[in-house]
Amino acid sequence: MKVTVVGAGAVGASCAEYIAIKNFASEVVVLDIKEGFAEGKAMDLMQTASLNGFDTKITGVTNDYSKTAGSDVAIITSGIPRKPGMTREELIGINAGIVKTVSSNLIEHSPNVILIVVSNPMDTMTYLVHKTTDLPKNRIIGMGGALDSARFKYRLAEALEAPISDVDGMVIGGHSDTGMVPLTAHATRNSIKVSEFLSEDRLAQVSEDTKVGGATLTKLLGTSAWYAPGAAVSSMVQAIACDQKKMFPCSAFLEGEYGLNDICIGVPVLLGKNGIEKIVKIDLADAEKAKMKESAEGVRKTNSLLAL
Ligand SMILES: NC(=O)C1=CN([C@@H]2O[C@H](COP(=O)(O)OP(=O)(O)OC[C@H]3O[C@@H](n4cnc5c(N)ncnc54)[C@H](O)[C@@H]3O)[C@@H](O)[C@H]2O)C=CC1
Ligand SMILES: O=C([O-])CC(=O)C(=O)O
Repeated sequence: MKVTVVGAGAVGASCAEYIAIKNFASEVVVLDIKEGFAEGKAMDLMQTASLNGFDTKITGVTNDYSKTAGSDVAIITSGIPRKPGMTREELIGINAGIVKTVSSNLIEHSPNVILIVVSNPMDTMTYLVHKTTDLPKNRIIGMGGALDSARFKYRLAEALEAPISDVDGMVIGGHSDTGMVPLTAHATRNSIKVSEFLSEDRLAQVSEDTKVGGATLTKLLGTSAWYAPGAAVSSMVQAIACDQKKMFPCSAFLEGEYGLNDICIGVPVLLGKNGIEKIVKIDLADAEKAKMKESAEGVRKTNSLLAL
């Protein structure tokens, strides 16, 4: 399995590191536009190989897409991150142009590639790739829900005073401060609904903390997060590489599922060797359906800013 990571910044390097440490890919190519930057990150990461015990070969290149040829999976992390006080949607002006060029270059050299879009505003960037390339919909996947669900589980464990491994839960909807839909009614501790242990108010707080998870970290760090985003991407790539048919909420192109059409937004999917193998339909409560509808309206508003 050959994986390309475009963008050798904070998130791109974290993706490359976790993919290598998990040791399922033979090769990771990191590409950046900044002269020598990807080469430096790749060399630094390779010098952890004997310490961390992996055999994945990581190489870095400056904007040379011929080195990415034959990639099975490519991850797009190129673009600017937000600063404290900004929304993800404000990044569209610069990132749309970058994502459009990068996806077209990747596909030119790897026509069978599965693309994972990370750059923000992620649902809109995923939609942009759908609209501007010929890739089938199962091979264009937006990463947001896997990360948001990990943050949801972190906040649930905190509220429950439980180990995170006791907790399960999922976040669907748009990857934005207001658009995420944490499925609190479905979340469990050891198969028991968390509502048995937590008050409605505490659950509402968990939900709110989850939704502003990225903004909270951006305020603390001065730029957005990278460890959990890299870990989330690496788990998705592993599910594809090892044909796991594992369920993650991902931004997928919808044609009627969840009552939505012509939009990329977070829904549960099964990831395997073909990318999105299936969009999983679950019964939502009326309140969750209403939140999903509102979330879709927010994503559509951002999509309307694209010059398509
Ligand atoms: N979907 C998600 O859950 C998450 C999305 N993000 C997004 O990921 C993106 C990257 O974030 P960071 O890594 O923190 O930013 P960063 O600034 O550390 O890295 C971005 C890298 O992209 C490179 N780049 C810019 N234009 C390029 C081009 N045309 N070709 C190749 N490389 C190019 C830059 O040189 C830089 O090294 C941001 O848009 C951020 O908002 C970040 C975290 C989670
Ligand atoms: O918050 C941001 O801008 C980056 C991101 O998408 C996240 O960490 O969830």
